[in-house]
Amino acid sequence: MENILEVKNLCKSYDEFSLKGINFSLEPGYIMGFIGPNGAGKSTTIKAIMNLIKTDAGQIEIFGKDHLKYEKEIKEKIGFVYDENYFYEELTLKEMKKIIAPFYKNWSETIFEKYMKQFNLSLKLKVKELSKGMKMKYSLALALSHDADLIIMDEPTSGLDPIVRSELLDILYEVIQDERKSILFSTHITKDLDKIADYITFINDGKLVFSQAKDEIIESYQIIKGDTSALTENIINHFVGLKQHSFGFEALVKKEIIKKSPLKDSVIYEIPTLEDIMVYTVRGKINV
Ligand SMILES: Nc1ncnc2c1ncn2[C@@H]1O[C@H](COP(=O)(O)OP(=O)(O)OP(=O)(O)O)[C@@H](O)[C@H]1O
Repeated sequence: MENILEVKNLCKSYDEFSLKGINFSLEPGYIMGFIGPNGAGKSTTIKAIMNLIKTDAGQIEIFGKDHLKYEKEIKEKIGFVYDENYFYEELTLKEMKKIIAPFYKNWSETIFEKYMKQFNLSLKLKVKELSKGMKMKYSLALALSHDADLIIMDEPTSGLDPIVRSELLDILYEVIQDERKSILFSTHITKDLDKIADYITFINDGKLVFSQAKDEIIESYQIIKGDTSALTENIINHFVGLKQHSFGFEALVKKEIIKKSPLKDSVIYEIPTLEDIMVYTVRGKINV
């Protein structure tokens, strides 16, 4: 199936940071979580996809087309939701909508009204009267009302309470049910992705760590716990990450590695969460 989004060898350098050849792709009908610690390059990648910054190298295709050559046509079909406020504070939601809607050929008043009702948002409210969660819902209602096939969200759940977050995740899940739309969703809150993501793209310090099906990722790692006396330098070298404490050690390892390790029968095994995988990969081997 044709990819909805394909990022190939994306490079962008700032004075103190660079994106180093990022590659990933997303098929229709899926949610991709885009994770990485602060400063990993998530927003920079998203800005490059949205053509908000000039890149140094690489190619981005959206709906199978070059995102620069076909920018106008492509943007008709993208719903972009991000944290920074791009609305006029003094306008009502109805007035703000009137400014945004004409930019889109496929704008549907019926869909907009449906989401405003579902999200419990009154058109009479002023932008400045909205809470963070309400603003996020309003952004999403706008993004969904022009029949976008790719929804790109930069940290949509940050700063939202667990109830609004959970509501938002349910909505996103509902959106992809027609198997035509896809969502790229950057976040630090990996718990949200445990719930709804099909694929995870993980970047760290501008480099791609992996871009893979979530279940495959979880399957390929293992948390192990055991007695520190069993550790040797050679064993530790094969760990992705290690934490030592007074009672023993805890480590993240690749399953294929632990199967061959002398430790294999002497440790306790646990299934890692996405958070474990992210934290151990970024922090590496502490207290070693
Ligand atoms: N316009 C810019 N000029 C110089 N450096 C920049 C610019 N924009 C971003 N950076 C740097 O690029 C790096 C990556 O930033 P980016 O916002 O992409 O990270 P992020 O993964 O989205 O982080 P966070 O989770 O904190 O939002 C940071 O070190 C940041 O300081």
